Amino acid sequence: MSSCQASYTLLGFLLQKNDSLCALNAQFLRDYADRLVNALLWVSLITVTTLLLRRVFRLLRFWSKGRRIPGPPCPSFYGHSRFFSRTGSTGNLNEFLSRSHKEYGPIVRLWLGPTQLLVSVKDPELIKEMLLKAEDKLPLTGKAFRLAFGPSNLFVSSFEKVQKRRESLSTELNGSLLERVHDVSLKVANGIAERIDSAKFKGALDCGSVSQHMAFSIIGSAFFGDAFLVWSNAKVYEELLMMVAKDACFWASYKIPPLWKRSFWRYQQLCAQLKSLTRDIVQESRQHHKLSGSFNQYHRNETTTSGCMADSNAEVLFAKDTVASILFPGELNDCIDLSEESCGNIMGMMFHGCFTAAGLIGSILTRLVMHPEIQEKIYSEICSVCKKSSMPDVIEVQKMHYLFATVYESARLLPAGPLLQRCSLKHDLNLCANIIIPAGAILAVPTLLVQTDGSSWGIDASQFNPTRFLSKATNCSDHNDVKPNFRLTTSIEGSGAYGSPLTKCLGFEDPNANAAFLPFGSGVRACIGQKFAVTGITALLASLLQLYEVRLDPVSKKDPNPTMSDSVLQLPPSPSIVLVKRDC
Ligand code: HEM
Repeated sequence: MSSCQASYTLLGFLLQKNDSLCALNAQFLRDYADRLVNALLWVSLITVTTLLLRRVFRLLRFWSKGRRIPGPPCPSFYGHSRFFSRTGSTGNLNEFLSRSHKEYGPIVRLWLGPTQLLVSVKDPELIKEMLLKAEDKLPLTGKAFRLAFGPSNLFVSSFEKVQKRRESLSTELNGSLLERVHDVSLKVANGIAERIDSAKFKGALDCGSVSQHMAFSIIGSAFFGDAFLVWSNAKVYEELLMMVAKDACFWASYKIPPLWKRSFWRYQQLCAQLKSLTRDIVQESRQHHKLSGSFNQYHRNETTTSGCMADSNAEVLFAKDTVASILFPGELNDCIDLSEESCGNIMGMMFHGCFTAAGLIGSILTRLVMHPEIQEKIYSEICSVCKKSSMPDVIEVQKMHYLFATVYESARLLPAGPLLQRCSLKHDLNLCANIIIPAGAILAVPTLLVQTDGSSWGIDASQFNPTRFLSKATNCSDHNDVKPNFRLTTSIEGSGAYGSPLTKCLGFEDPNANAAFLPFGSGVRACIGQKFAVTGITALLASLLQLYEVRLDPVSKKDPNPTMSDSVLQLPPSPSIVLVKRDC
């Protein structure tokens, strides 16, 4: 190709051999490179400036909107966050919020740093409105779940992403899983009774560990069937799940994953082990159901301390498929494995369900040992409702209003966490009090404060008094006069038999009717496992308390005030309890 021919393209022009043109070419190249670099620099500068300006503009808007919300003045550049990090006990946190609410009203803002705003809402009606409008969870919560359990479409912050899965899961939790949970709880109670009688559980037991074991067994066997009860790795799974969940928030707090830290890689290994165990139990459960003989064998061998066997209907109920197949139909068969997302959902639910249910069972047992007179009333109720020789069936448990009231009262006095947290990621939130909460602010409800507030609960707000949930018609203050004044509307087959006694029965006050009752949250992201958890826990307690009296180990301290450890409210120290067999 001649130089003339080549020169009409840039490449051709640059390839020309002519000496005089060489200098020209070099000059041209330099100019070209200069202009290109300049153009790129300008574009980057404009982009960065625009982004910065947008960020500054958003921050200014955020600050100006935040400043309009009443609250204590900012003590330093870091806001109140230093105060919170020093606040080791719930007492201080609650006291601080309580004082702030008294001084500034039902909505109080606190700066946790220059870009983090926490808005605490205390008035029940405003809380109700806020929990309906603020649809998202904190991004850190979603990140922690993702880090620990992998991708999920249940435990993520954006409501858009969870809405569909929430609906389908809610149908299952309040349908087929709810039908299972009563029988599952009786089996768990049987297992515990057997262990006590075989001296495996002799002497004092740590209330926290026993409660965790009970919660784990109920939820594990409701999800995975009998395979879970005979699974050799159940204990390892329980420990690993709690270990992985405990550190999730810490690792999630890093903006970028700390790949340079060995401990992070060790944590990742634990997460991988947990995932592999989850897949194992799903497959085992599948196999177990296929070999129904093994189920029947286990079921038949199962004798109880009271000499009774669980209802034979249980076999039919248990023969249903595993939670994986129920929740993710078509996804699980012999060759197809669970998707990452389904696996994440199962682990997330196992963690959340076990953790919260364990807290509630622990709280109930602690209250019962501290209030033996209440335990006696519950026992009288069980005896009056249930035949002595058999374990309580679904309908009998539904009649135990005083026991249900005890479960709800324990939940009221010990919510799962000190703050119920939400946020609105995209839009500002307009509360009816003409207060605008900027998008991205952390919205918090101080649950313990709201649930023990005298204006909502009366002068005995901080006292343990289950009768507050009973109307006069069924108030069991006199345990000899337990007359379950109630109307059974449905048969055991229908889900109505499992419906909340609160709505189905006369004389029972529905705790959820009180906007200040928030152990299960409220609004668009409220807990969808409430009925399932309460039904399971009540059935478990009914069958255990029928056989045993729970006593406080004499060396344990009586301290009814909750403290906070790892952002969790606890009754400290977890008391030692003794299960003493009742005379039949
Ligand atoms: C005593 C037991 C339980 C307690 C105290 C409890 C409490 C809560 C609370 C406070 C929330 C957050 C609500 C909010 O932000 O408004 C929640 C959410 C949730 N709960 Fe529970 N829960 C319990 C048991 C369960 C169980 C057994 C399951 C399922 C097996 C379950 C499934 C869920 C799910 C899926 C969410 C997330 C909803 C969402 O993010 O949209 N819960 N629970």
